[in-house]
Amino acid sequence: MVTVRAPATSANLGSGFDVFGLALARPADVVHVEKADETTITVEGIGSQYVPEDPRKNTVGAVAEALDAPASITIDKGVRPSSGLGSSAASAAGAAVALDALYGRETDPEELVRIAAKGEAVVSGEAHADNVAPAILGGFTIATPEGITSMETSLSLVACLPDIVVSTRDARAVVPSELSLDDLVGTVGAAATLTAGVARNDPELVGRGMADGVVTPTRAALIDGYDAVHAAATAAGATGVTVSGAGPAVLAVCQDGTTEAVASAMIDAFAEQGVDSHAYQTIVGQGAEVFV
Ligand SMILES: Nc1ncnc2c1ncn2[C@@H]1O[C@H](COP(=O)(O)OP(=O)(O)O)[C@@H](O)[C@H]1O
Ligand SMILES: N[C@@H](CCOP(=O)(O)O)C(=O)O
Repeated sequence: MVTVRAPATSANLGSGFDVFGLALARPADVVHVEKADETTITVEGIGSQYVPEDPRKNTVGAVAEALDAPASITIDKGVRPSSGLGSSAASAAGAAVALDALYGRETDPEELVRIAAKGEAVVSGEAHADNVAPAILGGFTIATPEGITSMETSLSLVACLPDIVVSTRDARAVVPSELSLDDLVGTVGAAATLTAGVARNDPELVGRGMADGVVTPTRAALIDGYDAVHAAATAAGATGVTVSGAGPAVLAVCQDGTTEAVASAMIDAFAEQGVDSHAYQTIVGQGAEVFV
């Protein structure tokens, strides 16, 4: 048996829609695999009742098929489904790394990212790699059709998950299909600023580079209390706040030493809107790790 821990991830970071991703040190899924004649899937843990065990409907089924690596797979969900924290991607990435190790394939990690992205197509209709890339490679990743760039970085983060559900498929339907030249210039400037901030471990620059007036406002409208949570996190010391992935989680990049205050400000702001939430105080983490 091979067991892999695969982290939650936060995609987009505002200005990097479908491109940027960050691995979170916690929460994580744990994926166990054993060789079998055909693939079967068992799902346990947080929100497991919402995750199909049919291999044609679960992200890990597509990964096992793409790798031609049939297995008995057990997923222990630590990342709540439909969270905006790359729940489906954590399982897909964990399965890709675990099955590769089980069958002794030693596949290039970038190829494993492409294989795990096929799992994402099962749930969102598109093989976007912005969650599976950091879930496999760790750190900050830039996923483009030409390839994946990954960088280590050190940032303090809060990911606040409200007790509401937003499916990635639904949240993709509200994204505008066109943007103006002014918006393009603004997005390029912000994305470049964010990348410089990541390289320098600079939360101020990263926060400034998370600004986005194109995709984020359309997703924020799906999250009850988003504006109040954004304002409260900023007042408590966050340098940048945005929708995590497709939502409903909200990601805050923080000055070191402020995550406790930011987490409690975000929880209180959601509560004032009548929404329960859980806040993960975390840092940028590693990619999927084999630990048994
Ligand atoms: N292994 C899996 N883990 C989590 N969700 C999965 C998995 N396989 C399929 N799904 C389905 O994917 C959807 C959640 O994925 P998605 O909407 O992208 O949310 P998230 O932002 O948490 O990844 C749910 O409908 C869930 O049933
Ligand atoms: N780029 C995708 C990312 C979805 O992330 P998830 O964590 O919500 O699955 C998008 O924004 O649709």
